Parts: sequence; structure tokens; C-alpha cells
Amino acid sequence: MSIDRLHMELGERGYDILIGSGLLDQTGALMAPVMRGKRAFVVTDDQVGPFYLERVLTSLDKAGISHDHTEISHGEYSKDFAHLEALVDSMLDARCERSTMIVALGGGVVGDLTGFAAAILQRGVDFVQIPTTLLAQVDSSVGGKTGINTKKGKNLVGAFHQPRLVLADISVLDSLPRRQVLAGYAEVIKYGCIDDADFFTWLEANGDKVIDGDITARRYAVAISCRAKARIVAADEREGGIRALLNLGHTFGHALEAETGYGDEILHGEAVALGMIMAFRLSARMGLAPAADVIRLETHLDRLGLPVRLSKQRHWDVQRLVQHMAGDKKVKDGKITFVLAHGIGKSFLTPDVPEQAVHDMLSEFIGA
Ligand SMILES: NC(=O)c1ccc[n+]([C@@H]2O[C@H](COP(=O)([O-])OP(=O)(O)OC[C@H]3O[C@@H](n4cnc5c(N)ncnc54)[C@H](O)[C@@H]3O)[C@@H](O)[C@H]2O)c1
Ligand SMILES: O=C(O)C(=O)C[C@@H](O)[C@H](O)[C@H](O)COP(=O)(O)O
Ligand SMILES: [Zn+2]
Repeated sequence: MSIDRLHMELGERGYDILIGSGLLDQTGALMAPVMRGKRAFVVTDDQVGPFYLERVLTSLDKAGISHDHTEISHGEYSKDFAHLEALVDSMLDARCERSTMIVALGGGVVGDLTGFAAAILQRGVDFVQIPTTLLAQVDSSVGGKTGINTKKGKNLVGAFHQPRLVLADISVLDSLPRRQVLAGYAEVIKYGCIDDADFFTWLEANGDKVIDGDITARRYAVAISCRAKARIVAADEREGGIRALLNLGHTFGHALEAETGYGDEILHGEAVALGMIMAFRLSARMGLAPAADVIRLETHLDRLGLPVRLSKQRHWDVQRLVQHMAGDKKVKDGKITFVLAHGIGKSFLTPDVPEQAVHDMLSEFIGA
């Protein structure tokens, strides 16, 4: 079985991103070289655990790594202070030491929460990401952003804490519900929109294969996405500049997630899909992007089954969305830095966006 090996070029914080099928059964052997000791603490959720925990624990046994584990409740609700406290307590109860390797086995929720717990436990212990959703394999497991949501907004408390290794086993995506695959696909198409028009074109031709489970197409999409993310993060680890391009669609998307209470109504990836459409519509409204590219993006997302309009079941309020956006981490001196685009594959950052243009775009989108 072949493994694609990418490297996150961050000097002493650098690490490999391994992509392949069946990696789960080699977890212990693949982790051992980056471990400081012979103990691991595995965190998963109550939907991933029944599928994959036993295989990971068996591979740790085979590699002579002793282990404890815990399961959190699945879903975005778990990314909060209460679950963080409970998770850190369970690590302390298990007498995790500074040399214990923390393992995040799950989607972005498990990865973000566990990574943050690892960042603060005993002032920082090592962790490994084993992403089990498409979203986590192409995005959240790579780059070291960890954290939780608070009442004031999305991911507002957290730490940059890079994993020691990422193991992306493509075959685990076979058990992922279609809605979750589609949500992850939004972050895949994001890389095409940011600076890779050729990838966008490839996705227009092959996106349905990625969604429907073609292993070669999935592996290619994960590898290209991780390569893009690793390149951007290596250039700007702590988001002083170009890393913010990875936030395309997120200023609007996070506002939708906050407004809907971080539940099942809008998943993160779905919010990003809608947010990217809003970013492109705003760009076109400001005369920066061709309308044809907005249509191209909407048509592609719509054809694959992602939401491209806001639900009519809910009353959306422009002012409330703008208030959520005001808490964005890209706000500087009271002004939001937006990720806009001159077209597909031509995204850029700018604080120069008239408030009226944002209001008009949001009003139009809510009414659409
Ligand atoms: N740190 C980052 O850079 C970064 C990047 C993107 C997103 N995120 C965060 O990631 C989170 C979203 O992650 P997500 O989309 O993976 O959601 P998730 O972690 O909630 O997983 C989605 C659902 O799928 C289930 N699941 C996971 N893997 C499965 C599998 N293989 N088979 C069957 N079911 C499975 C989970 O139990 C969960 O119910 C958000 O909180 C978002 O903010 C972080
Ligand atoms: O890694 C990044 O940088 C990203 O922005 C990736 C995003 O897909 C991800 O959702 C991230 O968690 C958003 O970061 P935030 O700083 O806006 O909370
Ligand atoms: Zn995201």
C-alpha cells in the first residue's frame, strides 16, 4: 500500500502529513518515531469511536505503546469550555505525562478541541491528528489552529499548536454520511477559489467522483488540498498576512454558524460554501470580479448538492449578521479585513470594503 508523504515546512515544529488507505492499522508504527515516550491518550467521539477506535488501539498495542482513551459527544456543541474542562480532567485523571502523545481521532471538532487541550495540558504536550472527515483531512488537521467556540463567537479561544504528525486514512471516509462529505468538499473547492484555478477546473470535472467515494479522486483532492494548506501555513504560520486567505468565506460563514447556534442547522462546511458565494457576490458587486465567476462557483456547488441559498425557514437579519462579523479575528482597528476575489483562483485581502456594499449584498442574498 503506497503512502503519499507531504511535509509541513516549519523547522523544529515541522511534521509529515501521510495520506493513504488503511493507515489506521499502522498508527502505532507510524507514530512511534515522533513520540517522546511509550504512552498515548486517544480522544475520539461517540460516532467515530465505534467504527475506528479498536483498530487504532490494536495498532498501538502492536507497537508496544500503552494507552488510555476517552469519547466526547459528537458535534459542534462539544467545542466549548465545558467540554474542554472535562477533556483536560480526563487526561489528568489518566495521569497523562508531558511525554504522553495525545491522539485526536475524528473530525474537526475532535481535532480542534483535543489540539487545544494538548496545547494547555501541562503547558503543552505533543499530539497527533488522525482526521476522519473529508473536512478534517483537507483542512482542520493541518496547520495547528486549535480552539473552541464561546458565546461571543466562533473559535475565539484557542492556540496555535502544531501536531507532530497527521495520518489521513482515505478509506475511513467510506462511513462518512453524504452531508458531511459535501460539507468537507466546500473546504476543498476553497483551495481552487483561493489561488488554484486549475484545481477548480479539475473539481468541476471530478467533484462528483470525490463526493461519491472514488478512492483515487479522493486521494488526489486530499493531497492537493493539504499541499496548498501546508504551503500557505509554512509561509505565515500565525496568520500575520496571507494565511488569512484560508479564511475565504469564513467571515460570512462564521456569522451564519453563530446565528444558528453552532448546531446541525448549518454545518461549518455548509456555512463556508454559503460564505464563499457571499464573498464572490460582494466582489462582483464592487466591480472586482466577473459575474460569470460567481455563477460558475454557485453552479458547481449547487450541482453537487451544497446549499447555495439561505433557508427560508428562518428569519435572517442583516444587522445581526453584521454584528457577528464584527467579532471576526481579522478585525483590525475596528475594520474587518475581507477575503475577496478578482475571480476563481484570484483571492486577495482587503480592509477597503464599503459598509453599504456589505449591507446591500447581504440584503440581496437573504432575499434571494
Ligand atoms: N483548525 C482548523 O484549521 C479548522 C479548519 C476547518 C474547520 N475547522 C473546524 O472543524 C469543525 C468541523 O469539522 P468536521 O466537519 O469534521 O465536523 P465534525 O468533527 O463534527 O464531524 C462531523 C460528523 O461526522 C462524524 N464522523 C466523523 N468521521 C466519521 C467517519 N469516518 N464515519 C462516520 N462518521 C464520522 C462525527 O462524529 C460528526 O458527527 C468546525 O468546528 C470547524 O470550525 C477547523
Ligand atoms: O487554517 C486556517 O487558517 C483557516 O482559516 C482554515 C479554516 O478553514 C478554519 O475554519 C479555521 O478554523 C478558521 O479559523 P478562524 O481563525 O477564522 O477561526
Ligand atoms: Zn473552515
